[in-house]
Amino acid sequence: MVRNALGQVALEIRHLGKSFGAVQALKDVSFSIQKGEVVALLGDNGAGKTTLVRCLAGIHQPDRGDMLFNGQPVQLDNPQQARALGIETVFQDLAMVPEFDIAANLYLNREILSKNPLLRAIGWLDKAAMARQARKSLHRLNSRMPDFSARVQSLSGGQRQAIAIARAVNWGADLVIMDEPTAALGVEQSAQVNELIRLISSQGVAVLLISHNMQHVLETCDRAVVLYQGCSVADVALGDVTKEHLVALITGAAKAA
Ligand SMILES: Nc1ncnc2c1ncn2[C@@H]1O[C@H](COP(=O)(O)OP(=O)(O)OP(=O)(O)O)[C@@H](O)[C@H]1O
Repeated sequence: MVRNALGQVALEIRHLGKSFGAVQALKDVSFSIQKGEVVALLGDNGAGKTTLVRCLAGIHQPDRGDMLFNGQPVQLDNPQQARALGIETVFQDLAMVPEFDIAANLYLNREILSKNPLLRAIGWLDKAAMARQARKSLHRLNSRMPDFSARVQSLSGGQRQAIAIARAVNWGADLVIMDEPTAALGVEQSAQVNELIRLISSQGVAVLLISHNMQHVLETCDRAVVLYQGCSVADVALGDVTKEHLVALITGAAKAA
């Protein structure tokens, strides 16, 4: 069910490794994601998922292996570099300021400054422009917000997740990484987030999704990469596997064919 099989690889990882002292969090991880593909990153506790995501987000630097993004070898020394390349990560805490409104959160750390040079010089924000753009971004993702001036703390978990996803794609991300995007959500809100994931993938964005929820993975993803003790041990099309087989791959009870 690849929705936008452009056949272009967005991300390729070859034999990635990362150690923390004597702990080899990642030993040998290789896989790739095409544009418009939704790939699940699965693994038991301690398998290395967070470490891998942090390497892709520019927070950790791998000690071994290669990362290619849009065909080019990349070295991500910090999160700003990852974002500048088009890799956005939506972490579980969503990195929002609850007291700020929707637009302020969408433009967090990327605020639009006033066009007036004097006001610009003192860091004056163009709040009207941010509000306008925020409406457009959320509209593009078919997300309805009850009140755009509402503080984020008054929104539902699903609405906050939608803002975090809109923020990620707003900056022209080619790859969006999501850490358990529906873990804290109810059934209806999870369905809305799944819709959003489908929508951005249909627009050519590659999505890497970390989830412990097999049902969610089977419903949302095209493929799954399984990490086991720091190694990528399986890369399976989800049309070809059962939930039980996935669980067996995660726990090491089954080996990939
Ligand atoms: N900063 C660190 N210092 C030392 N060891 C670490 C560090 N970060 C991760 N590890 C170790 O690396 C291994 C992989 O951890 P990681 O958090 O990447 O796994 P995970 O798959 O995300 O697990 P979980 O699902 O429990 O979050 C674990 O053994 C962990 O203890």
